[in-house]
Amino acid sequence: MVVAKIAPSLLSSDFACLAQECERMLALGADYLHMDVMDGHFVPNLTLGAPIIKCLRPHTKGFLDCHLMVSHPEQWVDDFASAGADLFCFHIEATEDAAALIDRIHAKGMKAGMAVKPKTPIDVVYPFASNLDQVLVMTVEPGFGGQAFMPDCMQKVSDLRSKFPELDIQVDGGLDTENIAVAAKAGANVIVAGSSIFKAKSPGEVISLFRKTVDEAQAAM
Ligand SMILES: O=C(CO)[C@@H](O)[C@H](O)COP(=O)(O)O
Ligand SMILES: [Fe+2]
Repeated sequence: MVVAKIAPSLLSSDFACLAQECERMLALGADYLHMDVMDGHFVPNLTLGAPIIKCLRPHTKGFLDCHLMVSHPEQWVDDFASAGADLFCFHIEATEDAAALIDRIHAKGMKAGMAVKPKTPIDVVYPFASNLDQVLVMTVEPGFGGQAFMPDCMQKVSDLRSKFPELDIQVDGGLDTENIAVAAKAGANVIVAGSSIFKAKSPGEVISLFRKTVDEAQAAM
């Protein structure tokens, strides 16, 4: 059985006060701080890179869950490691040698995650799963916050969960208080959410509801 980990996506935060936004989320019960790294090439949007992670690191002890939506992720392993990233999650679609990349991430002292876009079949991760700390099943096309959750991706989550009961399975994109139950029942335990947390009247209650829903679904499995 795996436990719930709730990861607010700082993409929906006020970047002008990123450190305070991170601390606010941790105080409200967040487990991870999800940092969306976009290069304007792998995805049609541009956000932040290792220099921002490096500036942020002294201001928070939070777990920096870095989701790299970039071409050639190999290029950034050293920079993210020295910046203080805790987890380096790359897209399988962006690399030619995932096994070597996972080894390099681990050798640099970070946890390794592999992300799959909605149209990528989940079996591509199976050969690597035992060497991964987390698999991210995207539930929107990567690139922007605020998109609608794609329920079709849930079959991939349940297939992955039935093969790997102890794996941290992350879902990312459009998660909210309406669809969390579907994601939890499919077997997701690491929940990324930007809009639904940051736009909520009571973000702490949303975080608590996500955790309760995931932990109850896990207990029932
Ligand atoms: O990776 C991405 C988008 O590509 C996400 O992490 C989003 O930032 C999540 O935001 P919401 O869909 O929850 O608003
Ligand atoms: Fe993300």
